Amino acid sequence: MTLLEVKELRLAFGGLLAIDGLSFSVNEAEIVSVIGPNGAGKTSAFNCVTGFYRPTGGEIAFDGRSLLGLRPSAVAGVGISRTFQNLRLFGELSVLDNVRAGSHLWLKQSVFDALLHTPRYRRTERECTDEANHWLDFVGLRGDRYSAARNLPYGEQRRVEIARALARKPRLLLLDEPAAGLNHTEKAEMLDLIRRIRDLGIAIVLIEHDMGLVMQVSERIVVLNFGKEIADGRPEEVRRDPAVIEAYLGSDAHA
Ligand SMILES: Nc1ncnc2c1ncn2[C@@H]1O[C@H](COP(=O)(O)OP(=O)(O)OP(=O)(O)O)[C@@H](O)[C@H]1O
Repeated sequence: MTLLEVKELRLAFGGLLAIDGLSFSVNEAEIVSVIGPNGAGKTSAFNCVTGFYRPTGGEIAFDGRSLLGLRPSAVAGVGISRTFQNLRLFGELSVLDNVRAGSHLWLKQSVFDALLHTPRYRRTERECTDEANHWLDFVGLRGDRYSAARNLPYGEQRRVEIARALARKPRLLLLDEPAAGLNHTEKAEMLDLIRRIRDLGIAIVLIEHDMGLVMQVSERIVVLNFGKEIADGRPEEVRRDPAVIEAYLGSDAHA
């Protein structure tokens, strides 16, 4: 079943067309990668889907419902979580509290409960901590979960960000360059983690420059160049597509 449907998406920054007619869909529990040279419009597309940017034209629907005009928090509420190219953890907060912040999205608490520390407040706070610990185990965090997030090595912080996104209980997860800055072993672990997330029934859209990872993990790949979609297909099709080779390597590649 189609979960996310992007149709004829357009986004202009003044005279610059950052996205010029992008259409793609993502099925439930599918891994789709969006690739393209620097500045092709990949992150802008994520920002449109998640309500950070308002598209100039086109349609974005999730589970049959339009997302246009929704604020980022409302988009998260319908079941779409994301991570950011530049990590956005709360550096001073503990690792555990960063992930607990993700669970608060679905907690049913009132200000009244929080102020008076009602039994319901204590129960839901406990659930929230259990959930956070569960997701930190799931992503394979090795570091101390009670220390400030900024003290963790970079690769571990990436895992925390993914744990926080998962704690929101998404049906679709958008990962913006999750392997950037990771070493060889960490990249292999990231590949395994992405597959395990999909095995939970969560669809994934991945922006990634590491072609080895993209080719191994993706069921489908959408290729952007200067805001235009130049290919959409299975990894083995996209790899051989002359327009894709040209976009990445320039016309010299044919020589
Ligand atoms: N807030 C903004 N204001 C103006 N121009 C922007 C803004 N965000 C992105 N752009 C421009 O839109 C184009 C697409 O940028 P975008 O960041 O989406 O590309 P990308 O494919 O994600 O690149 P990268 O792989 O380098 O992250 C670029 O020309 C960029 O300079």
